[in-house]
Amino acid sequence: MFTLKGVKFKDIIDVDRLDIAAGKVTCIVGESGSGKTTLLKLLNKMISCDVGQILYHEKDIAGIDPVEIRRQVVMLPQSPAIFEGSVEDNLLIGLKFSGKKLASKVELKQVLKLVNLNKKLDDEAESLSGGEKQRVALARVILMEPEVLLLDEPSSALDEDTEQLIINELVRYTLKNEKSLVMVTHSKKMATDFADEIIKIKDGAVIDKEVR
Ligand SMILES: Nc1ncnc2c1ncn2[C@@H]1O[C@H](COP(=O)(O)OP(=O)(O)OP(=O)(O)O)[C@@H](O)[C@H]1O
Repeated sequence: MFTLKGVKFKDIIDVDRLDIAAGKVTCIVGESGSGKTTLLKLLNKMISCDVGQILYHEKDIAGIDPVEIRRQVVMLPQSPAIFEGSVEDNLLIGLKFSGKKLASKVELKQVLKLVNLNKKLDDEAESLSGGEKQRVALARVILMEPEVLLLDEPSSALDEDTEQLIINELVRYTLKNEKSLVMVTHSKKMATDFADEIIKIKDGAVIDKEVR
């Protein structure tokens, strides 16, 4: 799905060659500051590499409209934005922005279940806890049904049990719907429990790729 060839970004990323397969769960691990978030941002063209090529389904993303690629490759940042308004408003905002068909209330309730969030659609989003807000943001990106979901530390605000539960659901959902999940994580347990492939980054370079 993604192939990186000789990709450099500032002095942060320097990747000779990297393949990220479709239909799989890929975990990116590495020390703080090693370039994991930067690598994710390169994949959906939030930033562009200075040198090299990033291919998405064999097409150089340099030639793909950023809006178009972000419809298919959606990133959930480490600290996602929550907007004033209800949980429902916050769930629908991604679909609205990308011009996609809005979800029904039944679908919205289903996705809240998927992320294990027991809140009402008309609850005020800003009064939720940090972990609850993170789950609303996760539900928001799931609703967009992207082909590739990029998650940056999805579980940083969650307790271990909730994390396990949600990622488990998410992995099941991803594989069932033939989507791909690329996830940055600090958690060795998450990577060993869920990843098909583990990419290890150090100083912006890929130092190991484990296919499991
Ligand atoms: N646009 C930018 N311009 C200059 N430096 C940047 C930019 N983005 C990130 N950096 C720097 O690049 C390095 C890698 O940052 P990045 O956020 O990719 O690391 P990370 O591996 O995701 O870290 P963490 O695990 O702490 O989130 C850091 O030193 C950061 O300060």
